[in-house]
Amino acid sequence: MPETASTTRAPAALLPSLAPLLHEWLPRQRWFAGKGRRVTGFTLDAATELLPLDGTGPGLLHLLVRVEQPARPAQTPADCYQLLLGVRTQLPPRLAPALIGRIRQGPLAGRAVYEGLRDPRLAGLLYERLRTPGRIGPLRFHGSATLPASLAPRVLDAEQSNSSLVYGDTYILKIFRRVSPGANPDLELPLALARAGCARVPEPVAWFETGASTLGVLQPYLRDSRDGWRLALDALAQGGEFTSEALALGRATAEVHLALAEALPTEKLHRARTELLAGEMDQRLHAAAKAVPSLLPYVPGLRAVFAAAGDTSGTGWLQRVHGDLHLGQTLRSADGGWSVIDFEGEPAKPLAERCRPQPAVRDVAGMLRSFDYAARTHRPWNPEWAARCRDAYCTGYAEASGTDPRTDPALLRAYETDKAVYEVVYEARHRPDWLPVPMAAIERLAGAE
Ligand SMILES: Nc1ncnc2c1ncn2[C@@H]1O[C@H](COP(=O)(O)OP(=O)(O)O)[C@@H](O)[C@H]1O
Ligand SMILES: O=P(O)(O)O[C@H]1O[C@H](CO)[C@@H](O[C@H]2O[C@H](CO)[C@@H](O)[C@H](O)[C@H]2O)[C@H](O)[C@H]1O
Repeated sequence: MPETASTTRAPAALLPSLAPLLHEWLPRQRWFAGKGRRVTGFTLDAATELLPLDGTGPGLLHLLVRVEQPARPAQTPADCYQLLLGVRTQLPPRLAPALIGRIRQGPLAGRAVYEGLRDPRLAGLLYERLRTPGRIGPLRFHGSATLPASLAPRVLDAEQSNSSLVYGDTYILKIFRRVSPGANPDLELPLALARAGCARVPEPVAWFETGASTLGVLQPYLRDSRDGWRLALDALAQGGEFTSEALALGRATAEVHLALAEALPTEKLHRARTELLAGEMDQRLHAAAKAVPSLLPYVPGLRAVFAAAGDTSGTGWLQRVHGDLHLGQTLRSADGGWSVIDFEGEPAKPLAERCRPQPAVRDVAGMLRSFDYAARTHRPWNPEWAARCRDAYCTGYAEASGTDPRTDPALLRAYETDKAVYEVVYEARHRPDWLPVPMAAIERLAGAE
C-alpha cells in the first residue's frame, strides 16, 4: 500500500491545548459511552493531521483519544474515542453550530476547533482518502478509485451510537466513535455476508483502520428506504396491522442467520453451554441491578427465568449473530424488500464478547422486544398488536430457516429477559424517560404481572 506524506505530529504536543475543550464537549456527545462518570484526563493513542494545521486553510486532525474516568473495572483500559477535529483561524458563520471551542494556549492559541464532520470540505476529504487507498501515518484507507468522485457530503442527524455521513445519497460512511482493538463486526459480518451471496445487507465498498482497529465503513446508502421502527409506529398510529411486515422481517432475519452460519464458524450447543450462557445472563443481571436499583425487586423472578434456560438440554448451534437486532436496524426499500444494518452488536459490550458465536435466538428475542417497545410507546397501549407481530415474525423465521424459535421457549424467554435487562441499563443511561418501557417487560418476565 503506498504511503502518502504523513504529517503526524508528536501527539503529546497537541493534547494540553485540546484537553480543556474536550473536557466540556466530549461528555455531552450522544455517542459518549462513559456518561455519568467524571472525566479525569486524556491520553492520545494517535494524532494524525489529515490536512495540515499550518493556518493556510482548514486543518483536519484525526485523534484516537483515551478518556480517563474513575470507577473503571480493574484491568480494563480507558475507553478510546475517534475524533475528527476541524481547526480554523476564522470559523465561517455556517459552521458556528459545530464549534467545540477556541484553543487558549500553545502555538495554536486563538484557533477554532470544531466538529470536522460538519464541514463539507473536510468530510469530502475523508471520502477522497477512501477513493485513493493508502496510508497516512497510522491510518490505512481501503477503497477504490472506481468510487464516484465529488459526492456532496451531509451528516446524518440520527440518534446514533456512532456518527454517519451520507455522500450524494449514494454511500453512507459510519465513523466508529468508541474504538476497540480488533476487527469491528460491523465490517467483518457484512463482508462475510456479501461473500456468502446474502443481499440482505449493504456490502462494504471501502473502509479505514489502524491495523489494530476498524475506524469507518462505507456502504451503499439505501436512499428510498424507511426503517422498521418508523414503519411500525406509523402502522400503530393509523390503527393498522404490521403482521405481514413482521413475517417478512422474520424471513429476512432467518436468511441472514443462515448465511452467517454458512460463512463463519459454528459450534454445537449442548447442555453445559446453555448452563454457562444462563450463568452469564445472571451475572449481567447483577451488574445491571447495581447500576439501576429499581431492578432489585425483580431479581429473584428474573433469576428463575435464567435458571430454567440453564436447565434445558440445548439443541441447535452457536453462530455469529447480529447482536443488537431491533426494528431500527432494519430498512424497507421502496420495492418492499427488507435489509439489515448495524452489525456492531450492543455498543456497551466488550468487542470480544460481541464477536463470540451465540444462539441465533438471541437476535429473534431482540426483535420480539422491539415489537413490545413499539406497542408500549403508542397510546393507548396495544399489547395484542405486539403479540400478533411477534407471532408473525417467528412464523416467518421458521418458514425461511426450518427452525421455529418458539420450540425452545425457555431459551427464548431467557434471551428476551437478558435483552430487557440490557435495555433498562441503556435507557437509564441514555434516555431516562424511556425507562418505563423495558421496566414493564421486566415486570412481566419476572412473573410479577
Ligand atoms: N445503508 C444505509 N442506507 C440508508 N440508511 C442507513 C444505512 N445505514 C444506516 N442508515 C441510517 O443511519 C442510521 C444509523 O445507522 P446505524 O448503523 O444504526 O448507526 P449506529 O451504530 O451509530 O447506531 C440508521 O438508523 C439508518 O436510518
Ligand atoms: O441502534 P443502536 O445500535 O444505537 O442501539 C441502541 O439504541 C437503541 C435505541 O436507539 C436501543 O433500542 C431500544 O429502543 C428501540 C426504540 O428506539 C427499540 O426498537 C429496541 O427494541 C430497544 O432495544 C438499543 O437497545 C441500543 O443498543
